Amino acid sequence: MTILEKILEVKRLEVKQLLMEEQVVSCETLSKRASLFETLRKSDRLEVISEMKRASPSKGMIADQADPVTQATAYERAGAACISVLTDKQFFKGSFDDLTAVAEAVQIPILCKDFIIHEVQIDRAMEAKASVILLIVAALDDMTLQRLHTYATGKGLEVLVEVHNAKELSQALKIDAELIGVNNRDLRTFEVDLSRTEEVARIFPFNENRVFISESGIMSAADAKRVASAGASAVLVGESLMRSDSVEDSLRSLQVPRGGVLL
Ligand SMILES: O=P(O)(O)OC[C@@H](O)[C@@H](O)c1c[nH]c2ccccc12
Repeated sequence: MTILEKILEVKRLEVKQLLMEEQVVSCETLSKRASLFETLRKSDRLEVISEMKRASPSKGMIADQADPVTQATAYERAGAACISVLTDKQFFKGSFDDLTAVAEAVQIPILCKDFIIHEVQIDRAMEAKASVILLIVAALDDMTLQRLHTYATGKGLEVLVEVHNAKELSQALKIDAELIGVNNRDLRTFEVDLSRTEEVARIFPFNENRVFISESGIMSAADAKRVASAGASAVLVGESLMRSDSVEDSLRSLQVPRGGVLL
């Protein structure tokens, strides 16, 4: 069984529980935040979506003492475009309390980083004050992807659609995703390879209706330059910022000029 399959098994149980509790109210009001899509579209530098990540299945413990609010306010001061907060408990040691604490401490867009397979999780993310959710193409069949995307955008949330290859890119394009991220980490083998970004960029139909984001394994300004010149508008960075002794300097060093397609 792959790690993704294991995670999805846990998520199916979580969904069952959420549905039984009926505690999650589908809230209709969204906290006022800038649009991540507009921020990325207008920027002429590589923007940073910085992540609050205590641990991961591939790296084990990364920063168990990290305080989400301290981390998030440093990210915001350094000019992050968005803060991603892992909310999965079992595999990433995150929580919805982390997400809410971060959302209340900063003004920039907040991404709920979880494995979403059902509407009730979207309600929960919104209730916890997220403004962006993640949908992972590899975790969803076409119909569910479409349904969850429509549900989330209908509520005013933005959706980052994560792909790994050409086939998954075409699925993301079919649902008119505006924010498309290529995960450089293979969720099955944990192998990280920035050439995934370059491969998908080569066939990415760049236009003003969508932006291209490179996710995972960005460790240095050199990595940032590499994906920027492939056409990325933003990078999603967790581990290297969580481990940094000077978070703000590290984040700023990734905000390199956009090298790729400027529209
Ligand atoms: O810590 P890294 O290598 O900088 O990666 C961050 C982010 O891309 C990664 O956490 C991630 C990307 N897609 C995901 C899906 C689920 C959980 C985690 C992720």
